[in-house]
Amino acid sequence: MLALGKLLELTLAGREPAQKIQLTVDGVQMRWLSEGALEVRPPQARDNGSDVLLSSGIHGNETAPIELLDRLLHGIARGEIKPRTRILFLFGNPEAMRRGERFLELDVNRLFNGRHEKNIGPEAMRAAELEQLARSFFSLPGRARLHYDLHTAIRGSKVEQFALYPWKDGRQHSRHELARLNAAGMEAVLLQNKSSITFTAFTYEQLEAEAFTLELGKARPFGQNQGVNVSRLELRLKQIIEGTEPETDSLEGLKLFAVSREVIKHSDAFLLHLPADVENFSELEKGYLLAEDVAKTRWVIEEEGARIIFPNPKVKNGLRAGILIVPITDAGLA
Ligand SMILES: O=C(O)CCC(=O)N[C@@H](CCC(=O)O)C(=O)O
Ligand SMILES: [Zn+2]
Repeated sequence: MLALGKLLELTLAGREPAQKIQLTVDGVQMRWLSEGALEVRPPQARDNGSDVLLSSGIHGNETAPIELLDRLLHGIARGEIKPRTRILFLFGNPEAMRRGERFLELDVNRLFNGRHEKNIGPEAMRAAELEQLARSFFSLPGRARLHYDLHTAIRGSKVEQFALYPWKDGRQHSRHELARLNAAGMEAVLLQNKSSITFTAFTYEQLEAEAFTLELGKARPFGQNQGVNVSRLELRLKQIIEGTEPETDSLEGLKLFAVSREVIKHSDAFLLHLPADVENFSELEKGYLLAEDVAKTRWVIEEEGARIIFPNPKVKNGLRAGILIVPITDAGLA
């Protein structure tokens, strides 16, 4: 296999390849751009006009998505997968991947849309670099732009695989993209309703990409992801890359949710009244006291059908310690 097909090995070893550009047997160009960053270009005659950004390892301990991108890249490098799209592969936080940790000092996925400028250190610099790599990749006019940022979650979930769809004022969520996610095995999509500081919020809000954070199961170390079934997503990604994706507009079975409230931790006095092993999408009854914080702040459930995702009282002050979501219908989609 071509050396650049081993982007994951290079990244984990902290090595720069001697040869930065290589061609596969069927004329696909692979170009190493920076640590954990590789661009794939199909031969011009085969290019279908789509640009696809696939990222993982934004959180270094979320290894199933890293292994999935590694398999796709191997397939391309061996000439088994024949791309018709341009692709940018990104491993988000290489040092955290090497250490098997979510992050070192700062969560990279809270440093986009201007936040890296207000912080210092390697993770702020990496977020700035990721923004630059994405901006440059999505700079060609007239092409379709898609970004999937792949994650696994800290805890188990009543809904195993789901997507988060960012928000931008004046832009409607796309029914077609939701159908695509449904076909890729996502069981639910959470529609955001305000601007955010995640990687997909940046590519959606600033680079006009269709962009999604995909949650694929529970985070485990490398080689221990047998319980995370990514086969439907993997198939769909191959089809997107090869331009052979079957048309679909079915939302059958796909559950839709809207964000009702983000629970923000304001101080060290923050208390979250949930068991440590609570699963994502657990339902919370009206009247339930979810959290308390400084100055008698209380988070009481007022919503019908409320569920909690990503509860985490250990986040830094000022960051989200959970999201309260409510079920919605597909009315209002573009
Ligand atoms: O399990 C958790 O608490 C977090 C899992 C995770 O990393 N999720 C992403 C979601 C990003 C988004 O809101 O689009 C994150 O928290 O960064
Ligand atoms: Zn993550």
